Parts: sequence; C-alpha cells; structure tokens
Amino acid sequence: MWFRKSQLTTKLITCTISQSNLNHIWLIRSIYTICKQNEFILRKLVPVFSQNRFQSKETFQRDKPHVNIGTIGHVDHGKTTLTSAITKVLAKKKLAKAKEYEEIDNAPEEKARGITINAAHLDYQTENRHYGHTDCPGHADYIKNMITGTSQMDGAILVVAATDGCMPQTKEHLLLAKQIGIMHVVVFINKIDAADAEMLELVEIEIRETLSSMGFDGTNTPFVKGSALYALENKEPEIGEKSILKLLEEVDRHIPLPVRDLDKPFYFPVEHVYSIVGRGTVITGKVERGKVKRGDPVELLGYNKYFKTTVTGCETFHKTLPEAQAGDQVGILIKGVKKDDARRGMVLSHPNTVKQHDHIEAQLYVLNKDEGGCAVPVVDYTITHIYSKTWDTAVNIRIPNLDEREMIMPGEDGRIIAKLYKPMVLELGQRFTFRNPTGTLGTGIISKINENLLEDERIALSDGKKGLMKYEKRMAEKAAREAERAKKAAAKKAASS
Ligand SMILES: Nc1nc2c(ncn2[C@@H]2O[C@H](COP(=O)(O)OP(=O)(O)OP(=O)(O)O)[C@@H](O)[C@H]2O)c(=O)[nH]1
Repeated sequence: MWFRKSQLTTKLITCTISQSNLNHIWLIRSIYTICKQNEFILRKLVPVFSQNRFQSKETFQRDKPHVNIGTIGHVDHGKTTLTSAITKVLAKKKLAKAKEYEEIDNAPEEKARGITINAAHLDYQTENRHYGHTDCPGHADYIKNMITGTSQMDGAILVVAATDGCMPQTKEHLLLAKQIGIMHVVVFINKIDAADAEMLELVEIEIRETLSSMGFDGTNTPFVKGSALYALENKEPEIGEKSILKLLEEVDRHIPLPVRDLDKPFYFPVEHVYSIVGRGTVITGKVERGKVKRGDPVELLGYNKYFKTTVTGCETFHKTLPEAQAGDQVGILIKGVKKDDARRGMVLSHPNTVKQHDHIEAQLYVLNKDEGGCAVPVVDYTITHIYSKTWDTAVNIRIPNLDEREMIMPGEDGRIIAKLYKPMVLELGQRFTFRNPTGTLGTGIISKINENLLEDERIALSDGKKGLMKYEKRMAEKAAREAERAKKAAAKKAASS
C-alpha cells in the first residue's frame, strides 16, 4: 500500500513541478493537498479490494462439537456429487449454507476436465454436531492433494460406485487414510439407480472383505446405499434424499468425537496460502494442537525457511473466530510474511516449539499389491518421495547393516535411514508415506532424528545416488587419512619415548 501511495504521489508531484514555475509556498501547499487526497482515495479503496475476505461480521458459535470428515474413493464414483447432495439436503433444514455445493469443482481446470483436482472444504451441521467436510480428488494424478485433504479428517466417508465396485484408488485411499490414523469409515455405495440388487450385494461383500484385509473393521463398518445424483436432482427420495439422511445418521453414530490436544503448544500445518491486499497473508489448514488468537507471536517454518510473525486474525468457514483451537479448520491472517514466502507443507507454531530436520531413522513397512501398494522392494539408495501431514519432498533411503539384509521386500518391514532433500518440521513418532510414480511404496514411522546433514552432503544429495556415493567415498577416504595420520603420530610418540 505504501509503495503504491508513494509512487502515485511522486508522479503527481513531478507533474506539478514540470507544469508550473510557481513559488515554493504554492508547491508545498499542492504537495500537501495531493498527499491528503491520495490518502483519502486509498482509505476508500483498500476496504473495497479486501472485502469478502477476513471481513466477516458474524462470529462462529461453538455450540456443537466439531468433527472433520470428508469423502474419499476412486475417481468418478460420486464423491463431489455426494458432498453437494449432503449440503443441498441439509440446506433445506437450514443446517448448511444454501447453494454452497455449486462452488465445488468450480476452478477452470476442474470444470474443463470434469474431475476434482484440489480438496474442497465446506461446513454443515447435523442436530448434534458441526462438520468440516473435505471433498478429496479421486484421480491417481492428484494423490498428493488427497493426502493433504485427508490429513485434516477425523473420519471418512468411503464412496464406492455400485456400478464399479472396489477400484485401485478405493484401496489406495483407504490405505492412505489408515496411514494418517483414520480408522473410522462409513461406506456409501453410490449410483444404486444404475445397478441391480445382485450387483449391490456383491459390491458390499467385496468392500467388507477389502476393509478387513486392510485392518479396518469390515464386519461392523456401516454401509448406506443410495444415489447422490437422485438426491441432488430431487428424484426418488427413497434412494435419494433419504439415503443422505441415513448416511448422516451413521456418520453421527459411528465416527467418534476426537480427543483434541488443547493444552499443547500451537501447531498448524499449512495447506493453502493466499494474500489479501492491504491486510496480509492468510494461511489455511487444520489446527493440529493447541490454541491461537489475534496478537499471538508465531513462527512459520519448513523447506529450510524461517519467519517470525504475529497472528492478526482467525476465521473459520467465513466466520470470525476469537480463538482457533485444535481440530478447527481455519484461515489465519499473519503479518510481515509475503505470500510467496509461505507454502503448503510449512508449519505455523508457537515460537521455539518445533525444529526442521532432514536426517531421520524410521521403521518402514513395504506394501504388497493386496494392501494397495505398488509391491516394489526398497533397496539401498532408493530415491522416492516422502509425504507426511501437508508436506512432501524427495528422499534418499539407505538400508543400515547391509550384510544382514540387502533390501526390504513387499510385505516386510525393516529399519531405514532417510535423507530428505529439504529440511521439514517433523517429530519422533510421526507417520509418513513413500510414493513413487507407480503408486504407494510403503508407510512408516519416525523412530530417531539424527543431526541435520552438512551443507556438502545436502548438495551431494541433489545429484542423486551417484552424488551421494561420491560424497560418502570422499568422507570415507578423509576418515581413513585422518586415522592413518593419528596412527603415525602415535607411533612417533611411542618411538621418541
Ligand atoms: N447414475 C448416477 N450417476 C452419478 C451418481 N453420482 C454421481 N454420478 C455421476 O458420476 C460422475 C462423477 O461424479 P463426481 O461426483 O464428479 O465423482 P467424483 O468421485 O467426485 O470424481 P473425482 O472428484 O474427480 O474423483 C458424474 O457424471 C455424476 O453425475 C449417482 O448416484 N447415480
């Protein structure tokens, strides 16, 4: 704002000087008038630019327990249609915002491709609870966005089309949800308007078996069968609207109220970043731990960047939040950090409570085909991608004690050392997933955090396996030379004495 203001003023002053040869008093008076006028114009304009965002007059009422859920499942099985149907049905009861469903998948690329690309967030209520709902993309190309979206959920609605049954991303989404810690799932068998009874029965058996084989409670998981499209189009209420109400009843009943870490220091993984002219940068995501309010000092860190900043406002679903707390899906306005300096995967936290690391030890489980993995063994120096919470980066995997075991086969677990290409905020016990372009390789849990890599090693890492091997050889030779020197010095000392 100041930049623009001073630019405008300079231009006007230059004009004034070049157009006239007036005496100094006139000049000073005109400068004063111009500044006053610009200030007036800018004061008028800035609220216009920033309207609709962080301007909400309404305050969020915490009158019902808040739970985060969302839709997961294979591409085109009807997740977005179901999300829209839920909000449409609840809007009739004034428990959701009318027409909000029309905003989902509204980005130009999503419209053009007819698929979900980014996870969409909206909220609605049942009689007992307030829900934050994340609609995840089902296409394999957007798994990264699916992982980020799912990391905000406490429970999930698995959508399976009765016309298709279990498909690759049905399994992969279940697997990734489980990895994040989601164990409570309600299944919605969709598109029953286009399937016969026999098919429905077979699909249910298949999904129950899949759930059980992947460690979920296949027997007691609630199943609701319906047609999201019919609910959206107000057709045949028995399989349309009533199936949506039944689904919400099951979600209320089956997904337990999460226990929130309210007393721990504030921890907020960044999902999206945008800026508001004249106000600052807004960071959105789910508060994982603790609480934060306007005026609190915070740190933004990750990807080897670090900023000190202050919270200047919190909102949830377009309502002001006096205090954001664990479990809330919020937008947090911060000052002094540019939009381009913040990015998905960084963490906003209370000062001095978390650190960035790039060198860890972990217990890794390599997935086989039945578990939804790509069934590729992990060998020494494997380069792949690591995903955890909302961040991801390339990683080099080393297998210690190679004489005992040279690789970790699908269906086996083992200890690994992982060197991350970028230092990230991570903690002991944190879960992660390894993925390569062919699918999910394995899942793991951080067991030890080592000293960060030296700058030389980080540079070598960016040259892949060759670079790292060269670096390690150089280091080994240096260590051998030093040992030799020490040996000679010891021998000389012994001879002289
Ligand atoms: N017959 C029928 N078609 C449906 C139903 N629900 C959704 N569809 C159709 O299935 C197609 C895909 O629906 P979406 O809701 O976009 O599927 P999605 O799972 O959200 O897709 P992605 O988000 O891209 O993974 C659309 O053409 C819908 O109209 C249903 O209950 N019955």
